[in-house]
Amino acid sequence: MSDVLELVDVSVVRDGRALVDQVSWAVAEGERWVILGPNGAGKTTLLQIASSYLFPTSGTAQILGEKLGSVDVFDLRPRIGTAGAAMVDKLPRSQTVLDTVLTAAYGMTAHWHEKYDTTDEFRALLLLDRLGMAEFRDRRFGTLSEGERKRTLIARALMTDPELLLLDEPAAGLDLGGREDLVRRLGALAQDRYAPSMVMVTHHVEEIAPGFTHVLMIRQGKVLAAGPIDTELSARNLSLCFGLPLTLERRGDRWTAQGLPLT
Ligand SMILES: Nc1ncnc2c1ncn2[C@@H]1O[C@H](COP(=O)(O)OP(=O)(O)OP(=O)(O)O)[C@@H](O)[C@H]1O
Repeated sequence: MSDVLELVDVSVVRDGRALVDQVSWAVAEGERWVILGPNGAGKTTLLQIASSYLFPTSGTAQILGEKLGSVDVFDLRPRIGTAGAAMVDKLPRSQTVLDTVLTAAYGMTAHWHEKYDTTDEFRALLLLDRLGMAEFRDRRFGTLSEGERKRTLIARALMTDPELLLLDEPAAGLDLGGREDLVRRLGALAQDRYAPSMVMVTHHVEEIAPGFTHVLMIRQGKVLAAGPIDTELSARNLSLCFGLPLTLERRGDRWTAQGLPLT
């Protein structure tokens, strides 16, 4: 299996502080990774590198076999699907849901004068259907609820048939039903062998969908644990990561964590 992502000794330094501190991490084709870590740990900064929007201050980053700094990122970016809160501000609120997904085919955020063929439209509708959004195709993006918006963004991220899918807190802000619906859909995607390699940032083990295979835990920019979920996602590692004693329970293929009561 070849690596879709390979970071070697990567640091990102701002104002003399390492936001990401000598991180070495590799994602092989077909793997589904969860990045866990407390607020400010550097999770989004890592995803920005993985999406080629941020270059490391030191170290090397290879994405889909191409070294950052020696590749034209405009060739690389269509091969990477990204869905996160940062994208929401870039998308016109008055655009329909269908166009919001369709415009991704050309690396755009809004309709200009480009022509889409029926194959593009068919694919956009198929993806909306997969995310449970087909009936919203003609709704204005700006009128969607948080959960509907999140599902539209994932459909959009899949539009270019990317080799790597990056999800930044896809379940943040969703109610219990919305979270469970999304986890089910992400689970179906994670267990689809034709789906791209995936990296999902989250704060909560409850949001880890069945089918995710690996976990990267970071704290203060440093890697605390990295490897298969079955061995690395433990109460000990989670407690070290979030800085307080936690219990961790696995029921089937879902996880829950709790803080220990104060004594
Ligand atoms: N351009 C910047 N200049 C200085 N500090 C920055 C810059 N961008 C991010 N930071 C800081 O880097 C740290 C890591 O930020 P990052 O957004 O990667 O964390 P995160 O793990 O995604 O956090 P959260 O869970 O809160 O979203 C934070 O302390 C943040 O304030």
